[in-house]
Amino acid sequence: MTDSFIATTSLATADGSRDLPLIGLGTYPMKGQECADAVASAIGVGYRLIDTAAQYGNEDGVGQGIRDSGVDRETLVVTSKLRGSDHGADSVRRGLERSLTTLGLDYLDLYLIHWPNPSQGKYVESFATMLELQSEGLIRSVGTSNFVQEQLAALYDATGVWPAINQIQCSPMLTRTQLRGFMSDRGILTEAWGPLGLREKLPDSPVVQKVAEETGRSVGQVILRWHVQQGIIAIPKSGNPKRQKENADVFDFQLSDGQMERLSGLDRGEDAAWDSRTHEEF
Ligand SMILES: NC(=O)C1=CN([C@@H]2O[C@H](COP(=O)(O)OP(=O)(O)OC[C@H]3O[C@@H](n4cnc5c(N)ncnc54)[C@H](OP(=O)(O)O)[C@@H]3O)[C@@H](O)[C@H]2O)C=CC1
Ligand SMILES: O=C1CO[C@H](CO)[C@@H](O)[C@@H]1O
Repeated sequence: MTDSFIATTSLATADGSRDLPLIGLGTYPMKGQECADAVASAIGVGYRLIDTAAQYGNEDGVGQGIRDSGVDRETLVVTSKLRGSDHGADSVRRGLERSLTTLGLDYLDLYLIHWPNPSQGKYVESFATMLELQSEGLIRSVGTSNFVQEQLAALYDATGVWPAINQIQCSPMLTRTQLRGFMSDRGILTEAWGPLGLREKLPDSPVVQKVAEETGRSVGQVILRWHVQQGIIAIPKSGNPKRQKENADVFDFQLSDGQMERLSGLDRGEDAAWDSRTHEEF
């Protein structure tokens, strides 16, 4: 991944580690040609990390965009996610094979359990099966999404393995400080969904707007810089090539400690985030 200007961190794989870009492309809710065009354009700008999910119904568009981009597939980190309806030892393999076929790929770089769905009681066996699929070479790194402390610990207790990464709702208004601390102590990377905080109207915050004015950068760039400066991987979605470029262009400036603190001071607390002990998706 030397042909992109996007800085990287280190992601655990079955046989060691590899570079993982700190900015990737989110693809929900784009579909079909719109999604293919967005993926091809993002790769053209320099993105090498692409986030999709079986649940999004856009893995065909993502695969098309990858082929249209003309880059070597080996240089990409393609992420997909196991949907709730595919939890369970028998279903995980089928779910992965369906995703690979739809994407037109023969392996996934990163496969996440999309939501733990505790009422199904199958996320531990799903994780164990994903580790088997990793040893077969069908997945390079295994991770989770929306898991909280006790759910992560249940995976480790059963398998002796922590997920390489946990994709969670995170932004200056949802800092997830305790969960991130737990993860970082165990070598689990944080990846942020909803990184721009639009649901929380973060871009309207006077604090964010003031920091944008102070740095001469856009509100989006300030928010994304808050993520990457702490080693959080962010996957902003944009179908617009200009905003895709803007969102990736956050590696040539720094926020001061004071600016970082003012942004983190916007946190609304853990209760404001979607709670995977009660929220389930299929
Ligand atoms: N694991 C999970 O449970 C979840 C995962 N995700 C993943 O995370 C990705 C990102 O999360 P998402 O919820 O989409 O939130 P984002 O924070 O990425 O916000 C996306 C929205 O912001 C707009 N936007 C993008 N860049 C800018 C900019 N620079 N300035 C102003 N507006 C901008 C986009 O519009 P436009 O396209 O017009 O630029 C779009 O409407 C998803 O696409 C998906 O891949 C999301 C939710 C849950
Ligand atoms: O991954 C996802 C994309 O965003 C949706 C909400 O907007 C989520 O429900 C879903 O889990």
